Amino acid sequence: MAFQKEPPHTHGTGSSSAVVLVNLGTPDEPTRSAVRRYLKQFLSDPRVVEIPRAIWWWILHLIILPFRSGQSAKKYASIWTDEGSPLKIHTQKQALLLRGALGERGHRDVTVAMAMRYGSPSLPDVLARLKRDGCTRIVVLPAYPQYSGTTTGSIYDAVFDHFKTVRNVPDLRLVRDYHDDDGYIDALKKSVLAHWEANGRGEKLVMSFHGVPKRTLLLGDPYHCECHKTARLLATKLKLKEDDYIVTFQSRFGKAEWLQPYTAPTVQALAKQGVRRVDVICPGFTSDCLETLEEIAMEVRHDFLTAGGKEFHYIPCLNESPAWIAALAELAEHQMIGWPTMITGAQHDVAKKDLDKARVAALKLGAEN
Ligand SMILES: C=CC1=C(C)c2cc3[nH]c(cc4nc(cc5[nH]c(cc1n2)c(C)c5CCC(=O)O)C(CCC(=O)O)=C4C)c(C)c3C=C
Ligand SMILES: [Fe+2]
Ligand SMILES: [Fe+2]
Repeated sequence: MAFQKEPPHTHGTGSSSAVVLVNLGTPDEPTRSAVRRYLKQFLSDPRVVEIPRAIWWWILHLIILPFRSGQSAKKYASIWTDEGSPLKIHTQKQALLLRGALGERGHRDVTVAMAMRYGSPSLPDVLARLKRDGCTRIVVLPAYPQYSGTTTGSIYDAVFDHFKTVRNVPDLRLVRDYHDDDGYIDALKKSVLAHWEANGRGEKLVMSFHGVPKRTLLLGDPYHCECHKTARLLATKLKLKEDDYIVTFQSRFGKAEWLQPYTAPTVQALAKQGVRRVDVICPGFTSDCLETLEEIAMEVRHDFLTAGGKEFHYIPCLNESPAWIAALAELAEHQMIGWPTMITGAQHDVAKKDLDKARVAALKLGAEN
C-alpha cells in the first residue's frame, strides 16, 4: 500500500480545525436507479447486514435490489421536496447553523462540513477536501445520538479506511454517542412541550427508535440500552409516569426478529385498547427523513386510525431547533478542548458577522425549501 505524497510539512502555518456532521445518506433522486445505487452501497456494508458475504451477495442482487429499489423510490417520491431529500436538506442547514453557533461561542477558523456515510457528499471526499484545505484537526460528529455498530461503528470504519493511505493523519476526535447528553435531552423535551402547548396532549407518548436485528443486542451492541436510557431521561424531564409513554422500534428489514416491541403493531394495539390519541416522537432521528415522514407520519398514522384510533400526532425531529443547534455546538466544543480555536476581544465582532451570514444562508435554504 502506497502512502500519499504530502506537501512539505511547515510548522504553524495553514493549520485549522473542522467539524464534520455525518448522517446516514440518502439517494440523489427519488428514482428507481438512484435508490438502487444508494441501497447497493448501504446494504453491502458488512456492519449493516451481518450475513456471510457469499450468501448475502446473491440475496442482495437477486431479490432485494430488484424488488426494493422501485418500492422505496415510490416512498421517497412521497416525501421529496423541491430542494431534494429532507434528510440531506436538514443536515445541510444544521451544519450552517452549527458554524454560526460555534462562531457565537467564540470559535474562529472552524470549518463545519456535512457528509453522508452512503451516497453524497461522501465522507471520504469531504475528509480529503478538508485536508487539502489545510485542516489539521477534525471532529467527526455522527448524527446518531445512540451508538450502534451498524451506524456509528460504520462511520468509524469509513474514517479509518480513508486515512489508511494518508501519511500525515490529522488530529482526529470522534464523537461516539450522546444518548444521555443533557443538551440533546433538553432539546427533545422542548420540542415535546412546544407540540403539547400548540396541540394539547395525547394519552400516550410513543417514543419510536429505528430498529436493529435482535441478534446484535445479544452479541453486545449497546444500542437497545442507549435508546431506553434516552427515553427514560426524556420521560423524567417531562415528569411522565411509567404508563404515560412507551418505547418502540420501527423500520424492521427482512424476516429475522428485530428489537421489540415494533412500532406499528403497538399503536394498533393501543387503538384497540381504546386509546384515542397518541403522540409519536422519534428521538433517535435528529433529522426528519423517509423513516419518520413516510413510515411514521403516513404509514403508522394510517395503521392507528384504521385500528380505531381518533387522533395521531407526529412530533417532528429536532431538525434546526435552536436548542438542538446549541447542543450540537456544545458537543463539538467539548471535543475541541485544547485546540487553538478560541478567540477573544475584537475578533468576536468578526465571529458575529459569520453568525449572521450563516443565519441568512440557512433562512434562504429554508425559504427555497
Ligand atoms: C438492513 C438493515 C438496516 C439496519 C441495521 C439499519 C439501521 C439503522 N438505520 C438508521 C437510520 C436510517 N435508516 C434509514 C433508511 C433505511 N434503513 C435501512 C436498513 C437498515 N437500517 C434501509 C434499507 C433504508 C432505506 C429505505 C428503505 O428502503 O427502507 C434512514 C432514512 C434515509 C433517508 O434517505 O431518508 C435513516 C435515517 C439507524 C439510526 C439505524 C440503527 C440504529
Ligand atoms: Fe435504517
Ligand atoms: Fe422504513
